[in-house]
Amino acid sequence: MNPDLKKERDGASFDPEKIVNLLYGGPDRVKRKRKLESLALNDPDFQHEDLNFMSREQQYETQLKKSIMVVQKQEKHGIMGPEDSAHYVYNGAFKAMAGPFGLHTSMFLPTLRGQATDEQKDKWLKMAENYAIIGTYAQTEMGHGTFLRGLETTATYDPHTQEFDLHTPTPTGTKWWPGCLGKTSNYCVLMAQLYIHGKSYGPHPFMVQIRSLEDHKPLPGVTVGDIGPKFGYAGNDNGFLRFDHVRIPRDNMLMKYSRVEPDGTYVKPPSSKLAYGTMVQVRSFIVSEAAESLAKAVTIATRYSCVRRQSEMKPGHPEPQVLDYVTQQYKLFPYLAAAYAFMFAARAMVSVYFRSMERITRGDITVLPELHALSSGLKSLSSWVMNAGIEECRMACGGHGYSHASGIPSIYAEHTPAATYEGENTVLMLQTARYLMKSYSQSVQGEKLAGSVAYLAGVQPVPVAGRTRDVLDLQVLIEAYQHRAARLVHEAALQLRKEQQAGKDQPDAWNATSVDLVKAATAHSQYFVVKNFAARLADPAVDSSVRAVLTSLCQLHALHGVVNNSGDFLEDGYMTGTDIRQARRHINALMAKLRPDAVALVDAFDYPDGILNSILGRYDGNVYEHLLEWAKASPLNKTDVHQSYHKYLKPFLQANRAKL
Ligand SMILES: CCCCCCCCCCCCCCCC(=O)SCCNC(=O)CCNC(=O)[C@H](O)C(C)(C)COP(=O)(O)OP(=O)(O)OC[C@H]1O[C@@H](n2cnc3c(N)ncnc32)[C@H](O)[C@@H]1OP(=O)(O)O
Ligand SMILES: Cc1cc2nc3c(=O)[nH]c(=O)nc-3n(C[C@H](O)[C@H](O)[C@H](O)COP(=O)(O)OP(=O)(O)OC[C@H]3O[C@@H](n4cnc5c(N)ncnc54)[C@H](O)[C@@H]3O)c2cc1C
Repeated sequence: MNPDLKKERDGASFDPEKIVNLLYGGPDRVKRKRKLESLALNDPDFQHEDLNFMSREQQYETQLKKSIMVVQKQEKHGIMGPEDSAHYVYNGAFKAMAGPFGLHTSMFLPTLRGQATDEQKDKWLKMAENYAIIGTYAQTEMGHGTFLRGLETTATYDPHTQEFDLHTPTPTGTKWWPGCLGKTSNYCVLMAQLYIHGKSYGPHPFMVQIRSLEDHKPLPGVTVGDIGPKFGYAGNDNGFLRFDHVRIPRDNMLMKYSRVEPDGTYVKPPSSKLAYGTMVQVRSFIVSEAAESLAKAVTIATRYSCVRRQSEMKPGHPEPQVLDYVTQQYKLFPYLAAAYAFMFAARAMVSVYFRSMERITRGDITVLPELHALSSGLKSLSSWVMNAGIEECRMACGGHGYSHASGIPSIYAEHTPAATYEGENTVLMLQTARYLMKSYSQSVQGEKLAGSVAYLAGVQPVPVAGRTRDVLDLQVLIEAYQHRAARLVHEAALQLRKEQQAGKDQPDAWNATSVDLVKAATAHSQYFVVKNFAARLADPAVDSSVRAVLTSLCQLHALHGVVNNSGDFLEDGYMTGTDIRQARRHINALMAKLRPDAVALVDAFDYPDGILNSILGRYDGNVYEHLLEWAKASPLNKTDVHQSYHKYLKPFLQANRAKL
């Protein structure tokens, strides 16, 4: 063990195990988590060369082989349910890297479960759950991802044959991006525009076979392939797909909510947005993905910052650990705090999701708008912060952060698209804003608001100027966030009205106000995260040493947000210049307070080395010797003299020498 890391751990003010239990739901669940992780990490069948040293084709093949073994072993070990899978599959076997069955489990199966009738489930779900067929979720097209009503693929009903005719009328109508489509899937849930008797009914989901179950060749009329290399996701065959008048039976439309009768009568769903249910589910889960990815990057950068010594702080003194530079703390600690904040927000989001789904399943769809607004806002906020945080962690590791040996580039490349997939973040924030504007106007009209928007009912009066307040007090901070969100929603609503009064129609007024609207929706989401973090600490079951350190983190998270967005808090005089100055001082003091606990706080995320997959973030801190060992394994080092030397460099050098 590196002595610096040992000292850090010895000096912590709390036992990290207590936080591990808090984060993962108690000792029994922690035990299960560790068992499943180590089962996957120590399985010789899952060992392979570092993916960073492989070509894309090799990565795909390796991940496919592993995916198949994972399925077989899950059955053998009785691993089931999302929590088990997160530990065994997502973190353990795949280290959160994309695999070619990812869309089958994350979207294809949930869509069948959520959108199919009982008869349709009987027909397909068992096959899909048992991997007799592999599917994906084919929605996005080359021309349209965001604007679903603009999708061009058509499903035209023919009452004579009781079939749908699937067709891609244009190049831009080509399905583009669906994961696992390029080479793996033989089925997909296809989102296509439903046409009956020449009338359009909007996007609907259809179950479509695209490849032969005999030889895996595309079925007649289907063109399908891989879209080529991407920023990350090398192990996933994101694909393209086109149809040339492919016919499928009527009952291949997933008809739990809307139906087409044999004669072509369309039966409306209780809400047309129920067809978008899988996206809402995945958005709710992406908050966990963001929290975890950020936590991993912060773990790596924090441990490394205690091992790394650089420069002279005091002349003649030993080089300090770089984490002793306050600027380094300022890079990392706010993201450490954010990772905790989003871990707790993710748990809250998942429970709101399941509670809401229970009601929706019972036919109560009134909860859908709030669920959509909350999941859209939290997915966007958490993935934005994650992306910025991972990049900050990379820079905080200096040059070595840029090497794949750090593990950070892979985390970044694999999780950056969370800001884009499952709904582009700005677009989703505008969806949250739409709900806020609606709620605000209901409240202005005297309706009582409930749930996450109840606070919009009235913007609190601005306190008398000069009032002193303790900005370290979490209640004061929560009120400040609440005030800021309510005010920004109120002002965006006023601005929207002003634009309309100035002669703009609603869409133009909306567009003109959209920067303010995104700001308001972001503030609303941040308020939720801060309030939820503080509420988690109020639980009397939380151990006092844990509460103390997490309270500091919560204060840091909230204060950092205040300082970073100080204009929002100052603009209407709610906070004063003195408050902001105080906040900055408190941040410095909190960082000093948290410094001795930093390593214990990242240890408490409980990522074993096998999952972190990082030389810099090793638990034992033995970074340098392993860095050299890792580099030696690079394919370019297989021989001392690379064959290209004989082909190119040798004749070039010889010719140059001969000229002299
Ligand atoms: C250990 C950790 C493990 C973690 C593990 C994580 C897994 C992590 C790996 C996943 C891997 C994924 C891989 C990527 C998979 C793809 O990316 S799949 C493709 C995803 N695509 C999208 O998300 C498309 C985004 N676009 C949309 O959702 C919609 O078109 C938009 C943007 C919401 C707009 O829709 P629209 O029909 O134009 O609606 P609009 O006119 O704006 O609104 C109409 C009404 O419907 C409402 N509405 C719109 N959508 C909804 C909805 N979904 N629900 C309810 N109401 C809605 C609006 O709020 C509005 O309400 P009102 O104000 O009228 O009351
Ligand atoms: C790794 C990865 C995996 C994916 N997997 C799948 C999959 O399995 N299945 C699938 O169907 N799709 C998948 N997608 C596609 C993904 O869902 C879309 O890319 C995403 O929904 C964004 O849509 P878009 O590409 O059309 O972006 P665009 O909408 O073209 O976004 C471009 C810009 O326009 C802005 N913009 C667009 N509309 C508005 C608006 N109304 N108001 C303000 N600004 C706007 C956006 O904010 C953005 O800045 C995947 C994408 C990636 C990167």
